[in-house]
Amino acid sequence: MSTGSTPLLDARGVTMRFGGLTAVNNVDLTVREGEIIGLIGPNGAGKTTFFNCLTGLYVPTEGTVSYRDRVLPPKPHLVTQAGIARTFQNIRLFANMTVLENVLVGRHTRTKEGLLAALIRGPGYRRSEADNRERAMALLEFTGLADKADHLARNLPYGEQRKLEIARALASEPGLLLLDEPTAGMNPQETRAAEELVFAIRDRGIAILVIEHDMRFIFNLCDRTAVLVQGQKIVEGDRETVQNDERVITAYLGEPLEQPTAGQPPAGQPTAEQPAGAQATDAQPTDAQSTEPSA
Ligand SMILES: Nc1ncnc2c1ncn2[C@@H]1O[C@H](COP(=O)(O)OP(=O)(O)OP(=O)(O)O)[C@@H](O)[C@H]1O
Repeated sequence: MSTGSTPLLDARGVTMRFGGLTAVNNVDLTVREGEIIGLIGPNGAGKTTFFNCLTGLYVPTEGTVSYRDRVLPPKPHLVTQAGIARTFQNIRLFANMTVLENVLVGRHTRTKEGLLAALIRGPGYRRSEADNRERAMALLEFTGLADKADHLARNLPYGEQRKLEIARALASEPGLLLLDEPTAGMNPQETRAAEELVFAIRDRGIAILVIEHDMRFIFNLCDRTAVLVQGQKIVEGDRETVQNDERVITAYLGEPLEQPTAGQPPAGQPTAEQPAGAQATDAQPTDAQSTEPSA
C-alpha cells in the first residue's frame, strides 16, 4: 500500500524532564497517513515516555504534538477523541469483564448517549447499544477473537490478551494506533500473527507507530524507523539506513540488530514463559488513569 503525504501526527521538539533527568530530548517525529513507523532504542532510551507525551499521559516539558494540523491538548481522553489510540507495554485489560465488554469499553469515546439515556433506555439508546455491539463483534472477528467474546479477559492466553488490547484500541476508531511492544512475551508464531494483524490494520487506513525490541518485526513492517538513544533521536530512515548507522551500532554495543530467532526477546526483555504484564489486571486500562512510569 502506498503511503500518503498528509501528516497525521507531528511531534515538534518534544522534551520531557523528570527533575534532573531528560528522558526525551527535543524529538521531532512525523507519521503520515498509511505509514507504519517504528520506534526503537535500548532500554531506558525514552520510547515509552515519548508515547506518554504523545497521548497526553505526560505533559511535555517543551514541544508540541499535533494531529491533523491541530495541537493536541495534553489530556488522554481528548487525544483519544481526536483519533489516536494506544496499547500499553504492560497489558491493561478489565480482567473480570468479558472479551466483548472490554471492547465495548473502548467504544465509549464514540458513544454519544449519556447517563440519563442509559437509565431511561429509550429506543435511541437501544439502537446505539446494538450498533456498538455489532461494531465490537466485527472487531473481534477482525482480530480472531469472536469465538471468545463471552470469555473473561483474564482467562485468555497471553497472545490473545495482547490482541484484545488492540481490538479495544481500535474500538475508538482511531486514525493512528500506537503500539508499545506488541510482541513482548509472544512466541515466534504469535509474533508472525501479530505482524499480519498490523498489516491488516494499516490496510484499513489506520497509520501505526510501534515500539518494539524485536528487530525482525520492526524491519519487516516499518516504512521508516526512528532510533532513540538517551532521549535523543539519533537517526530515522529505512532498514538499511538504520542498520548501517554507526551510532545505532554503538548504541546497541555492537549487538546485531537482526535477532537470530524471530520473536525471541533480547536479554533483559520478558520471555514467553515470564511475560511482563502477562496477567490482565483490574486496573483502569486506558486514558482515564495512570501517569505511572511504565518502564
Ligand atoms: N515518571 C517518571 N519519573 C522519573 N523518571 C522516569 C519516569 N518515567 C520514565 N522515567 C525515566 O525515563 C527514562 C526513559 O524511560 P522509558 O520507560 O521511557 O524508556 P524506554 O525506552 O521505554 O525503555 P524500555 O525499552 O526499557 O521500555 C528512564 O531513565 C526512566 O527511568
